[in-house]
Amino acid sequence: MSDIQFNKVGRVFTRGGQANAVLRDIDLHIHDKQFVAIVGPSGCGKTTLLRLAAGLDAPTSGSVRIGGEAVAGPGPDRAVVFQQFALFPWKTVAENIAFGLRCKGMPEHERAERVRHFVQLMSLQGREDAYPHQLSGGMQQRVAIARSYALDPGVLLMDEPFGALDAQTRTVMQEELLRLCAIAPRTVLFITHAVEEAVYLADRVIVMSRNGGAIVADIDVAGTRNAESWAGHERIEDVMDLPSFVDIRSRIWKLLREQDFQTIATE
Ligand SMILES: Nc1ncnc2c1ncn2[C@@H]1O[C@H](COP(=O)(O)OP(=O)(O)OP(=O)(O)O)[C@@H](O)[C@H]1O
Repeated sequence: MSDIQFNKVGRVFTRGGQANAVLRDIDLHIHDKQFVAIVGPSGCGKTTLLRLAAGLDAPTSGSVRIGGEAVAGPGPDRAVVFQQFALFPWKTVAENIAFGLRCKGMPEHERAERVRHFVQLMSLQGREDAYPHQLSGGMQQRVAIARSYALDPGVLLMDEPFGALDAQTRTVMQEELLRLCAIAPRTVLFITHAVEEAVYLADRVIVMSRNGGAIVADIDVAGTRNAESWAGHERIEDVMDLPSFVDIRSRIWKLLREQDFQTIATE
């Protein structure tokens, strides 16, 4: 079981003697193998929430649990994929994917087999010996995702993973991630600014508020995706044209826009 539980989580940052409550009383349960996307205005605390699940930061109040265990630091049960691909520039594609497996002490033949499997799954064949600087941004992010998946973590934490990619590459990567998650489901916490991306990928979209880092909406997408057979459409643009998709996207947009108006009204 790799569910993520945020129980009454608060995070206050203090700078220059001033306390800034970034997250307040966040209650969120992400079920095992559920794909949850978080959207919200810039600075609302999305990355802070992800860092707490990753064990890179600790809450000021409340608790974060993965599979029922309190998070006390980073662990092999969680993989993090950031916007910047964070590959080792001096290692090849295959070596980058194998790195964590080697650290885990996996025997070489098993490691080679695992690398081969993920190279194929992420369409990186023929690039095994290339160095990161010889690859496009999209390919580098494929390597980063393959490296995370190869470790077989229960939880994938993705912070704007496609934010640095051009629009076309981003679309291909979204389709690839959806395909990968269908083949090998994981519990995913995915942060994005792009509402369409969230609705296309996630089972559930959480909308956060601009002020005080609270949850303003928890929107079920999986129910509509299944009922309206989105998976029957091969291309992302066909899914995005469906009235059921447009309806969810518009609801989320309205929630985000309302917050903009509230902010302007209180400024
Ligand atoms: N280590 C820190 N010390 C002080 N303040 C911090 C720290 N980390 C984050 N913050 C503040 O917390 C707030 C939320 O930051 P966070 O990066 O979580 O927001 P975000 O929603 O991910 O933003 P964006 O969408 O722009 O990436 C910001 O005001 C930020 O300046």
